[in-house]
Amino acid sequence: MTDMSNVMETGNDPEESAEKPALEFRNIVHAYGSVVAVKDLSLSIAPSETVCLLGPSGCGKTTALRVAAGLETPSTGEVWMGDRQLNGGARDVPPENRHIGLVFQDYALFPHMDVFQNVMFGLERMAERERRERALDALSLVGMADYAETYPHTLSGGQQQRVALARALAPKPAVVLLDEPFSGLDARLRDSVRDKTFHALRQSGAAALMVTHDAEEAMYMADRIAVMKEGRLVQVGAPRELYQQPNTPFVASFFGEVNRILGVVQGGSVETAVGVLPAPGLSNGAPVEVLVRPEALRLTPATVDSIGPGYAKVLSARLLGRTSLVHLCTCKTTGEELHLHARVPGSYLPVEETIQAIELDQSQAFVFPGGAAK
Ligand SMILES: Nc1ncnc2c1ncn2[C@@H]1O[C@H](COP(=O)(O)OP(=O)(O)OP(=O)(O)O)[C@@H](O)[C@H]1O
Repeated sequence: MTDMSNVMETGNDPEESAEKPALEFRNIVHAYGSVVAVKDLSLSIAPSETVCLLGPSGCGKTTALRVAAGLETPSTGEVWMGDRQLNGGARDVPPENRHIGLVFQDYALFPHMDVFQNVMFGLERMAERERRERALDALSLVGMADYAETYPHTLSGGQQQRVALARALAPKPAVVLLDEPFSGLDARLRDSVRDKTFHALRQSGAAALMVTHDAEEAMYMADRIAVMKEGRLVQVGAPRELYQQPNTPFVASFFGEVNRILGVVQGGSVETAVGVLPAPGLSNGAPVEVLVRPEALRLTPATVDSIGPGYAKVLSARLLGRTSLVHLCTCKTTGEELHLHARVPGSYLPVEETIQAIELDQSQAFVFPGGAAK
């Protein structure tokens, strides 16, 4: 388990600006009976910022969101919105008074109300004219104004999701919470709804906290990503930072498939079948695991006719569209066979059984201490 002291919030850190965070978790712990779902969560979301909580199923993402919404009372810790403490001691603010917009994966639209009435629903405390204007503005923001008189059951999943987003944004909340909002949509629809949601959130100026288990989705939507594992934050940062500088094998492998090569440090570096990598700060003889993204392996036809470090035989190559996936067999430094995946531009589809020279892009390879060295 990662020590929380290693977890630093970086990139667009709200602490650095004068503005108060739009939403802040302070040392939140939440247990369901003996299951501790969230363990000492501290996280700030700046005004207008989108943060994605990313992690595998059961790591506590939804629980964190429900705590922010006021649907769960944390065992300990505090939730703040700006200067306003939402829970802790006698100060619990009920969900309906938090001024937070909610979008859940099942959209939860009222079936007996048309789209316009659904969006008007959260605006009761206003004059009728203002309510209508707000609802129409919110529907326009998500591109659904033409469907105002339509009933939810006649809409596609993507359209329903956009109405749910309009309903959440109509009261102009400072914070919107989204729980796997695209999970019920098929891949093509998901891309377009995701894009509309991205732009609608930007335009609304609301801060957003979105839960997802899909790393690419998190990178698409988020200014910062907070990676969770077993109830704890393991790394928080801008998408590029997490992708390029993962702090653990867990984070590195969560952002896509990786080739795993075990090795031993010698003289500040580790020699692998695909090249030599620096291993700063690790002592001689230390076992390491090297994680290499398939995109890090560049291939060119080799002039040699046998495999060995730096060379591999093509077992199979499949065109996947923009890229090709190449299954390779090479030798470890010990002489044992090693199976690797390379992802190369789709224009390059090497012939099976040919030998390829491997060039390693070191920026996509990561050395971590540990792993049983062979
Ligand atoms: N109402 C509940 N009662 C008891 N245990 C619960 C309850 N809700 C969640 N849990 C447990 O708490 C842990 C965290 O669950 P949570 O739903 O927050 O995770 P998650 O990361 O959102 O998962 P998923 O992506 O599958 O929704 C899990 O072990 C889960 O089984």
